[in-house]
Amino acid sequence: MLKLKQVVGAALVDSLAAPTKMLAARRTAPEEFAGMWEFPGGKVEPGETCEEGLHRELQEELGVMVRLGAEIAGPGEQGWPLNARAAMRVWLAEVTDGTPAPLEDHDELRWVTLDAEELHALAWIPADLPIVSALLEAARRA
Ligand SMILES: Nc1nc2c([nH]c(=O)n2[C@H]2C[C@H](O)[C@@H](COP(=O)(O)OP(=O)(O)OP(=O)(O)O)O2)c(=O)[nH]1
Repeated sequence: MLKLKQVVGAALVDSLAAPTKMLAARRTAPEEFAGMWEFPGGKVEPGETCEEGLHRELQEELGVMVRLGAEIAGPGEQGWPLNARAAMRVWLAEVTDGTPAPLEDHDELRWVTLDAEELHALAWIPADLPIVSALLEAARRA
């Protein structure tokens, strides 16, 4: 079977030990996703592990260094299905250096309380909705 394009994303929380907020990012492109909220991240490049790709993307997009926590595991080996060609693995993460800024790909970043009502009030990329639900479940157990 052909492998799906591997995307990685971060559920960047205020604290891995006691998470109360998560950083949502609003995309600027492409047109079909512009204005929608997502997990910061991107495509893994050849020769990178998923974790390496995620650290790189967060440095490029937000200007931060992070510590990764647990993976929010999806239903497949490549994580959560995004579309017919791509799937995304998502990790909890916390900032270890820097302050997140919308340097690339986003026009707004927002710390949102880990609460179903607050998170679901944002217009997420539709494929992200099951991940948001799984994140809320993980936060409840943390
Ligand atoms: N980063 C991210 N991408 C998502 C999410 N949900 C979702 O469907 N996607 C899709 C949008 C894109 O088609 C793909 C990720 O591509 P990207 O444009 O973020 O990747 P990239 O930064 O490496 O950009 P590029 O090299 O293609 O310019 O996954 C999400 O929560 N975060």
